[in-house]
Amino acid sequence: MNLVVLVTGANSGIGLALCERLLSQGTRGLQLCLACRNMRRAEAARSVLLTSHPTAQVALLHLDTSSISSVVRAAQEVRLRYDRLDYLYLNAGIMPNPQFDVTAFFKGLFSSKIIPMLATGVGILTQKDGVTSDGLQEVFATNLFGHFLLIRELEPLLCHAGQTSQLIWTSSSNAHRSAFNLEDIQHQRGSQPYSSSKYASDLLSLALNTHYNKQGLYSSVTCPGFVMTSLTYNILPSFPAFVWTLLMPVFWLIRLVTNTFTLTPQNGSEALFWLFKQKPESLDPYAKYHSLTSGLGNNYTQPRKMDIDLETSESLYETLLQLESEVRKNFHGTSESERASQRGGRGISRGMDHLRVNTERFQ
Ligand SMILES: NC(=O)C1=CN([C@@H]2O[C@H](COP(=O)(O)OP(=O)(O)OC[C@H]3O[C@@H](n4cnc5c(N)ncnc54)[C@H](OP(=O)(O)O)[C@@H]3O)[C@@H](O)[C@H]2O)C=CC1
Ligand SMILES: CC(C)=CCC[C@@H](C)[C@H]1CC[C@H]2C3=C(CC[C@]12C)[C@@]1(C)CCC(=O)C[C@@H]1CC3
Repeated sequence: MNLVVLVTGANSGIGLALCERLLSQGTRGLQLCLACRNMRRAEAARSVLLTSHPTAQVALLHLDTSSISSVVRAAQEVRLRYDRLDYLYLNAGIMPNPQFDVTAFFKGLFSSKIIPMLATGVGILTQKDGVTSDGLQEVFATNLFGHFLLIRELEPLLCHAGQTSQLIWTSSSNAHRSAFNLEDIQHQRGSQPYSSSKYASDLLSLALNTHYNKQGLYSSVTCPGFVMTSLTYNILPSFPAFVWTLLMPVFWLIRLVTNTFTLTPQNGSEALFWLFKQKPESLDPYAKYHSLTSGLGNNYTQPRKMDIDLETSESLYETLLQLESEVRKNFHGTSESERASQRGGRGISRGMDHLRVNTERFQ
């Protein structure tokens, strides 16, 4: 069987580590597609993978999940290239302009909340979000909506009679109900867009199971734990690389009390890889599958119930469908010359200006 696996944000961190593991386990005929926004980094990632697996089939796809036109074009390309899609890893993610609350961190260290704080980062992190050229909030567009649109565009490959396909989200322990608001799904008015987008992905995964299981499509949510990647280095940018290295023994000690300090991308990809080997019908739609690493450095996957409910997940799904239909109307309403100039990388904001206006009421 020629399994087709597509991973978004595959050129670094957890996504790249997952690709390495998928190739290492030696599934014959595996076709891996790295979907990345930066083709230079994507080429570099492919070279790394091919160095250790010279005969592997590794394709590249240009995909910027924050851009509607890029998602639509990438999906078109996937439909041309493949006649099936067995696994879609929705992994690309950003946490822009993170602000680390040092006072809250030190207060937390000397309180009873120390373990949950270290495991989730809740209460010590905020972000400053931006707006995409399509007029959407950047974190929402990148982490959630671009992926939602991709799934919808790839429906013909994902929903095939007689075979199952899996959607696997890289969510986070930072996902928190209190950061999410159904009236403001893009988190325009708050300071925790990252947490909101990850909580939204937990809700969306449940809704996707409700609507697509009958068609053989299953969705699951993972949490990689706390992993040292460019995303986390960016949280304390004033720390030079050697300070992080000096902190490693501290982190290993912390791992003795919270197994969520997975630290390496390889450890963090544990649950994503574990799900690859599971029968999707056996998975719990209310569970988040956590990558965990014990004090002795052993990796394992553990399901934990998510704080989500069917009613909220359905409401989010309906709102996303409305936004999708608005976005499609505007995208197809764009003239061919405007779309051509978007393809050339120029005039995106001009071509999508009317969309910005129309999406305002969804923000
Ligand atoms: N590190 C951690 O502790 C945790 C991470 N996560 C999640 O894991 C996922 C992977 O992050 P991680 O490996 O840590 O960090 P990295 O920054 O190493 O990886 C993020 C990947 O997403 C890509 N990406 C970002 N924006 C876009 C976009 N608009 N279109 C396409 N690709 C994009 C990046 O590409 P580029 O190289 O071009 O920037 C990169 O390949 C994210 O969803 C993150 O939220 C969850 C919990 C904990
Ligand atoms: C000693 C010292 C300087 C510790 C630093 C601790 C914090 C920087 C980390 C403690 C828990 C971490 C964490 C994340 C970021 C870094 C911490 C706050 C995430 C929020 C990163 C993104 C996620 O999706 C979840 C992570 C949870 C834990």
